[in-house]
Amino acid sequence: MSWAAGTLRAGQRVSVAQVKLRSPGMALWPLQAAPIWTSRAWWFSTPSSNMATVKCELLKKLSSEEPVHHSKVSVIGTGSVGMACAVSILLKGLTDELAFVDINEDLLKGETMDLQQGSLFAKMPNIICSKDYSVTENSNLVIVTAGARQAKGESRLNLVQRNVAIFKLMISSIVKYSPCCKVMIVSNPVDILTYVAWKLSAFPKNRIMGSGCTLDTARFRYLIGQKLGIHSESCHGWVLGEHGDSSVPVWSGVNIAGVPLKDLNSAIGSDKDPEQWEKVHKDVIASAYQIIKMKGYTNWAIGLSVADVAESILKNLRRAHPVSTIIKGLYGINEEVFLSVPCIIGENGITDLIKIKLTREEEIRLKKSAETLWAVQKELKL
Ligand SMILES: NC(=O)C1=CN([C@@H]2O[C@H](COP(=O)(O)OP(=O)(O)OC[C@H]3O[C@@H](n4cnc5c(N)ncnc54)[C@H](O)[C@@H]3O)[C@@H](O)[C@H]2O)C=CC1
Ligand SMILES: CC(=O)C(=O)O
Repeated sequence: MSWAAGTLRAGQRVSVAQVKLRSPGMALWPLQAAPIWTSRAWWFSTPSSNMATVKCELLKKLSSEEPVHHSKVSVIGTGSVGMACAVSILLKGLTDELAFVDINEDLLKGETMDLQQGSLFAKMPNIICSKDYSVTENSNLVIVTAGARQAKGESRLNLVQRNVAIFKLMISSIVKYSPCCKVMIVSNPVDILTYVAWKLSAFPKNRIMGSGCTLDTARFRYLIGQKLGIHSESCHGWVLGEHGDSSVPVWSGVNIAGVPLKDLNSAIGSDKDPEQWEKVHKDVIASAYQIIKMKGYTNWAIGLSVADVAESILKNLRRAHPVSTIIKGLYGINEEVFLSVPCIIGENGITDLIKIKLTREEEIRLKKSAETLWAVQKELKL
């Protein structure tokens, strides 16, 4: 079919190569698959030179357009978490091209079309999708949310075997098409899968991170805020270590407007605390289990947390985030485990770790998390 000769029917499939060849002056239609699938025939319909159309009558071509992408983001996995990440990123206006990959083709196309049709309200860039990873080519940031999720009452660590198998195929494809990208792992168990992705990708450690305790920290700050009647943005504090069950709340650093809560209650966070602030952290840990019991999954708070880190990368903000990174050499940990510590994040990914001062008890808890993760990791066959 010649580019000038006619129109694609809705639902017709063409290859990426065909479209690139046939439409030299046009950006690729956002809903592509390999082969490309389109629901909108008009986008492709370009008239032959002697055929008058509204488009020809309306527009005079001044220059040919090749797509230029500065901040392409790809999301692998269009389930509840992937779509929450995507919407949060779109509403912040962080990207000029968003690509989706999923093995469930109906879900992939359905979510893509649905989001595309909201373009009017989100000043949306190109949104494209395919089962084939070529759609992710030249991403600046790839967010991985694909894989199994916890059933009611199931632990995150229980997912490891199923998700490692998925990662073996997925990571090589991401690297093939975006060898210079930053990768953020969200799939669980996130700390172990970030290690797996680091090993499989052979990426430098600055370009691979796990969403880690960004969610736990957001929950912690929200719940402190609820207790004090102050917005979480003004409640400063960090949850570090493993995302989830063995996470470590750093009570020594919790402050409001620079006032450490420990100065007001020296037992804060301990079992001797008459106010029982430790319950805030217990509730952080219980949150995922509670929400999964009620709605089957968690997605909104993680989507917003991921978008916050993505903003630091895509705008080179150099803000501190509690993401999962290789922690070997810190706090007496000698194994290649990934745990969350405050990291400075910008366009090169993680550039620095903050050497946060932990109490003896906090350090012991962090080491225990590292031992738990290493016990699982050392059995993995990658
Ligand atoms: N790190 C964190 O703080 C959080 C992590 N999660 C984790 O995120 C992951 C995703 O959760 P949901 O979106 O709720 O699950 P979901 O089941 O809704 O979505 C997962 C998607 O991955 C796709 N998928 C499976 N294998 C694939 C493959 N080989 N290639 C491409 N796509 C594939 C599935 O088709 C599905 O659409 C889970 O592992 C979950 O535990 C969830 C919430 C918070
Ligand atoms: C599912 C999960 O990891 C969370 O909501 O914390």
